[in-house]
Amino acid sequence: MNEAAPFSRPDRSPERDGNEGPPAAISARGLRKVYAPHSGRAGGRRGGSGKEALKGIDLDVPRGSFFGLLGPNGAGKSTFINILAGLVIKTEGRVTIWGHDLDRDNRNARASIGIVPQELNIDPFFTPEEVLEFQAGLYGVPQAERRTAEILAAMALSDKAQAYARTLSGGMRRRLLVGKAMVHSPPILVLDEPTAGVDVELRQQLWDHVREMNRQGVTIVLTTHYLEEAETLCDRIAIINQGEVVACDTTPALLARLDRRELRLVLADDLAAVPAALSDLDAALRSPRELVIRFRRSGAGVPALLDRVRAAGLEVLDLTTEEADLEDLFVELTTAPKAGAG
Ligand SMILES: Nc1ncnc2c1ncn2[C@@H]1O[C@H](COP(=O)(O)OP(=O)(O)OP(=O)(O)O)[C@@H](O)[C@H]1O
Repeated sequence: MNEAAPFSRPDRSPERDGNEGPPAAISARGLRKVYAPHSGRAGGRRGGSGKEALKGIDLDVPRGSFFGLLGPNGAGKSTFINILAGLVIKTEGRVTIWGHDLDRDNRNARASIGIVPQELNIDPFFTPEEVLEFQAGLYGVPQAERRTAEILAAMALSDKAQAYARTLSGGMRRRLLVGKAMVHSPPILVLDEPTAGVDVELRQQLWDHVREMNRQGVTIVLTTHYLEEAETLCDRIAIINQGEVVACDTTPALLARLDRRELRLVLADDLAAVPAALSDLDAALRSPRELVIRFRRSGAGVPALLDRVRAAGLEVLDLTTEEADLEDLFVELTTAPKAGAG
């Protein structure tokens, strides 16, 4: 059942280009989207100038990468994906998909990307086989080039080929949607929040499949709220907030920023302000007797900091330290001004 048969490499796959695709699988420059004031989303603002969901973002997804697009609710992730999918019309800016300009060469741009939507909407009376065949027809894939059985096997759905979609579990439907996005063998696969509502075991299976595709050269873009998911899967992560890219780096470089720790000191006496002698530190009073110092693990250690605190004339009654995690970085990047995020 879970034989993760890899996709074979048909003519229409990335290597069709002799591995010489563009350096950026997806490239956006100055991409802006303003939704009209009455464009329908619940809670959409009335009157005024509309909602600016993307504020002129620049983003490159390197060819062959496993790219994570992270952001809180309403950050603009779906808007970005929907522009790629042709479901939302951008207001301004330029997008290329596999080197094809979305405006000037829409057909090739669209043919270069497969998108797995957030919603599990599959016609309940279609079988997986029919779903894939229908999609292949939609993309004009000739009969001789269709890979329905192969895709079903790769998605561990061979034994469900003839079952009504309504009888499939959530995880199976999700895999069917991944298969559906791959019928035209696009070199880029985008997964929009693919693991929402998928249980842990099936999530793992899904990732095994997607990883295998990535190993074979398919560029993967994943949007998620789950930081750990992005951390384990993605080699590059962009963090988007309120329509802006607030960080974009390799996963190790982003993780290196987690070099932060926090030292919390309970003091014997009340303080009105952080002593001038400690003003070069990233220190703040959380209450008159609670001093918090943020520091880099790779820099001065706790003993050196304690020496500084004592030298400033403070008596310490108790102390605790806390490690930062990706969640902290995320909060920091999405609440602080962009500059100085390192
Ligand atoms: N059709 C629409 N009309 C008006 N505003 C919209 C529309 N679609 C999205 N928005 C607004 O644009 C902003 C970005 O929304 P978007 O769905 O792209 O965010 P997201 O990062 O995908 O969030 P989520 O993780 O919740 O899917 C939000 O403020 C949202 O309310």
